[in-house]
Amino acid sequence: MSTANPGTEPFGARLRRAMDTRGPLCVGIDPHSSLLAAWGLGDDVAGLERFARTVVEALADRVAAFKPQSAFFERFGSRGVAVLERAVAEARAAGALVVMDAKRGDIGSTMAAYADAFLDPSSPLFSDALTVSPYLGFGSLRPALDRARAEGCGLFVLALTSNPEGAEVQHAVREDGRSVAATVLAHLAEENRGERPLGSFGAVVGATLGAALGGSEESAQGNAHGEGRGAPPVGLDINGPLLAPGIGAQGATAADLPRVFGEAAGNVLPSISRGVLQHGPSARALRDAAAREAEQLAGAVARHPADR
Ligand SMILES: O=c1ccn([C@@H]2O[C@H](COP(=O)(O)O)[C@@H](O)[C@H]2O)c(=O)[nH]1
Repeated sequence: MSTANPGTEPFGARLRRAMDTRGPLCVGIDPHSSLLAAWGLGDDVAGLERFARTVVEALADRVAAFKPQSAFFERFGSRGVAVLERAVAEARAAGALVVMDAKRGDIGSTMAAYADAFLDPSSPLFSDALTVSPYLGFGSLRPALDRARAEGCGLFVLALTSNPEGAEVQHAVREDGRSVAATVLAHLAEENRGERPLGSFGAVVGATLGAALGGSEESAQGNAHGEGRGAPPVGLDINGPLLAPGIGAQGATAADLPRVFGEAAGNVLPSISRGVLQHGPSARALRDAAAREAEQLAGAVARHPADR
């Protein structure tokens, strides 16, 4: 049962509709200095603004979500954050959901301040969802979970990240025999219990993980990148969205998704940054690239008719 403010549709329901009507693609807004240069822009605030605005204007009417990477805006200080604020507002006004990738995580009282920053509708950085880190303990996220629920927002909690270094923490096995990542996922399943059509509390699970999740024979070998070797099986049936970075520049492809996500593939929100952004600055080329990715993803993460 949702406790969102009356009139505020939960994030999970809004995301489900966006993925069903627009397709599941999330495009990351990551203004790397190398991309600014490739687009013929300066590595400065004006270049940042032009980059972000071009991406939003080209794609806001067709992608399910944007995932701005806060770090690339923060590196320009307050003026960069002001560009981020405008990009978020413009994207939301144009009909796209915004998942702020800021990966916040701290003690509970500080998490409440992060919730004020990103999940309070009166904040200039208000976003539909926020990425958070559970590695100060899942319970430390409680203020953000409560605020998100109250405001119809979502969280994406780091569970199995796309980078190979994540395994030493996330695959660590607890005294009860469960991995750290499996514990995070179990908490999320609890938060999403009973929510329809989809809970609002998602996990970040890298598309690069290959066979790491299934506990199949393949997991003894790890994936093509050597990741996931010997990882314990992990349940992705959290009744919530699975934000999947790693396609494109990090080596994963749409074809990896069914193998990584199995029966949970219908809840996957694949996020691609450089793989789309490298086609700019032409709006048409950005749209064409997003359309190509979306077509491949649609087949890879098609929902089973019984889940609709
Ligand atoms: O496990 C994670 C969590 C977040 N990310 C972020 O996603 C994008 C990936 O960019 P690409 O250019 O598509 O590789 C970037 O913002 C990361 O910080 C991730 O890659 N893996």
